[in-house]
Amino acid sequence: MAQALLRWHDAHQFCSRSGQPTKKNVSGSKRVCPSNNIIYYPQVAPVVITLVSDGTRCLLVRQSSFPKGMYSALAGFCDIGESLEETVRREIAEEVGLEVDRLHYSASQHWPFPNSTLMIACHATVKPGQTELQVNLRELEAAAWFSRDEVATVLRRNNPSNQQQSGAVPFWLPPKLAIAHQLIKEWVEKPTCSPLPA
Ligand SMILES: NC(=O)C1=CN([C@@H]2O[C@H](COP(=O)(O)OP(=O)(O)OC[C@H]3O[C@@H](n4cnc5c(N)ncnc54)[C@H](O)[C@@H]3O)[C@@H](O)[C@H]2O)C=CC1
Repeated sequence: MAQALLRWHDAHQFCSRSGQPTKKNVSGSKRVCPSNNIIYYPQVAPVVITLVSDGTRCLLVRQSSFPKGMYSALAGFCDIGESLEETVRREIAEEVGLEVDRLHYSASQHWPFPNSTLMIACHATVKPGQTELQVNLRELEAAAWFSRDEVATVLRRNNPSNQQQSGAVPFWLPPKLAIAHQLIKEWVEKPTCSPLPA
């Protein structure tokens, strides 16, 4: 959090209107341009992260930039003018070609890597029978459905010491501090979780 704020200050040293140096206030909550009094506040970009399920399986994806073997839920930045629900529907359609049937909010998290984002975590379902994936290979390296048992096994072994004891696992999940991990764990632990119509 502190590092994210320091990075924002470092990247906003000059006023975009006057080109003059901006000044940080005492608490570090904003910067002001002395020549025109424009105030700059630290920015947080909203990102939705969604775990899609077809009722019995969940969809996990990987990008080529992920550490080797790691799969996660689908994430995407909100575009200007979109509601969170619209972002979820657009991202899922764009990245894996699925239509969201039901959607519900789970939790949120500030994520400072590489810049400040507000992660908004949701569960979504698609209709059974409408689960065929059209993976957008410009955005994703892979996407696949996994059963609750498969994900539960990987979650149990999802730390390096357990992996050494129990041999290789087919894939692994984000660490506990990431909201993606909490979202996946919630799905595994709450099989009755039933999202509302979006
Ligand atoms: N805490 C968690 O559990 C997780 C956090 N994340 C975070 O969510 C964010 C988004 O994830 P991905 O889409 O996978 O990231 P990404 O970094 O692959 O971004 C995708 C694309 O969005 C565009 N973009 C970058 N910054 C933007 C902004 N401020 N507004 C609009 N578009 C922007 C860029 O064209 C970029 O190529 C990343 O910051 C990532 O670190 C992602 C997954 C899990």
